[in-house]
Amino acid sequence: MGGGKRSEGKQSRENVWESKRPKSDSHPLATENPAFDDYYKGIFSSQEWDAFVQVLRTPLPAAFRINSTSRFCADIRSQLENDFVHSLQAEVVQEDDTEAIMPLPWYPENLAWHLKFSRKQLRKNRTLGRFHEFLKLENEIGNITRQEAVSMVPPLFLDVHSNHFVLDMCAAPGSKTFQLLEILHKSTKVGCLPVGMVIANDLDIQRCNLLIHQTKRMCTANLIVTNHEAQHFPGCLLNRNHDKMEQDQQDSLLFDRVLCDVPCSGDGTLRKAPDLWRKWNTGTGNGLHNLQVLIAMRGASLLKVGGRMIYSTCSMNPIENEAVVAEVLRRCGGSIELVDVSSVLPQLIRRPGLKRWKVCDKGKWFVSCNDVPKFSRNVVLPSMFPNGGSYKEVLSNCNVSIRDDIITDGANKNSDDIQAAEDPVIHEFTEEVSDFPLERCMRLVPHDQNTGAFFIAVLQKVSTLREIQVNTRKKVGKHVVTANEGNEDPQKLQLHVKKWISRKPKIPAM
Ligand SMILES: C[S@@+](CC[C@H](N)C(=O)[O-])C[C@H]1O[C@@H](n2cnc3c(N)ncnc32)[C@H](O)[C@@H]1O
Repeated sequence: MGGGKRSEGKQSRENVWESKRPKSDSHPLATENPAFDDYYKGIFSSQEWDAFVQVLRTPLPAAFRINSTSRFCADIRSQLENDFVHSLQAEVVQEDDTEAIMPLPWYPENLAWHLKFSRKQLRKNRTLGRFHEFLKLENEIGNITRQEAVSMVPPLFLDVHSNHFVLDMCAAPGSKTFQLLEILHKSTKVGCLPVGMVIANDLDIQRCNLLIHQTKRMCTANLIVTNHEAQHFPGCLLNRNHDKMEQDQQDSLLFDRVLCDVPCSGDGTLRKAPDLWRKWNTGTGNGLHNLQVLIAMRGASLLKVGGRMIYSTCSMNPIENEAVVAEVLRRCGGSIELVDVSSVLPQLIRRPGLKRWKVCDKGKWFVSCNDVPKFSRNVVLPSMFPNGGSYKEVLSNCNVSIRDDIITDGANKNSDDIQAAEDPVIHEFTEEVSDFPLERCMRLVPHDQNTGAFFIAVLQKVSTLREIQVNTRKKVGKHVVTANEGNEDPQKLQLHVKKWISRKPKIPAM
């Protein structure tokens, strides 16, 4: 397991150690954005604001994990603890008394390490050259994996056992898949293969290649890589002779563990991708919210009762985080619960999830979906608000007349619109607070432990899903198939699968 000979690493075509960086250093990237400040000043207090943005403007310290299944694991850890800890400290002129390299206190068995230096400093500083070469080589042959510290957290909360079937829905480039495989193999007796497996899926075929390249560094037979839209991840029958069997004798594949590390705006990675400062706007997070809900819902429907699912993003935006989790809880009607993991990994500094937030679209803030004019409703969805609901429902539940047709951006105004827009605001909407225990979600923020930012929610399925009405349409060849994503009635699920199979025989096998 975990790489071959330690000295035979060749430079690969896709060296994940090298980051995409700007071609020239002559134009330093802007590290401010008024829209970002306006947005996050509502989330971080004024007392901590300066600390927050100051940390965001400093490069992210490099971090890496030792592959726990590598036969060189103990050697490498000992080399770090007994050699590099001292030599790096002595070699590098210290501006302050922080340690040059240290284990992440919350990661089990001193297997994850954090450097005082960024990857750029490592590359540029000659005195760090030997260490940089060591990291590159060990990474190349699978004995270590370079990975942002906070990105290592979600698999630690998934509680994977060696016999588990795990679905990693948005898996590329594969750092968490690698971690999941490690956990799967680690809990197996020496000389035995685990009974469980990981299905690692990603929509992007090129990123799937990267995922394969990454995971090939670990010699495992317990991985399947698939290339689907996660929100339409196909149901799968377990019995090969399904045509001959009665439908009620067929089992569909459900997973013990699901990881939904969804596509997100990624503003938690600002320190390592500073070009995000320039691009940041509220539209990105708002535009991803619905996809994130659909992916998490598909994950929930593919999860076994009693199984655990992690929903995570590298974004700080509540629309991509708490709002998605709240919507999943709402749609699942009690079948999915948020797990309280406050006593797990106590050394990991985390903040509780938010219970209240506002929604912003093009500089305009909304505290409730009652507040949203009609022309913004295709962008600002009810599920983005702490109380969710739907426009129709909300309108019929409250005795207010909402002037949907007020147009404030200057387009298509008629005289009534202009009159309406000039009238004083007739309704003040109060800020909503979610009823769900969203404080059980975890927010990891950059200025708490000098990292990037991450959001993690641990969910458990307590009963089959019943109250979901998420109809999605998928194009298969010339046909549009409507699949009720939440419908877990095995017979109906199998019917859908059969329809799919009969309509398009070349659906990729899982
Ligand atoms: C945050 S990254 C995942 C990082 C990965 N879990 C890791 O730890 O290395 C999100 C991934 O989602 C993929 N993606 C985007 N839309 C998707 C979709 N609809 N279905 C599946 N994957 C999707 C992207 O290609 C990207 O690789």
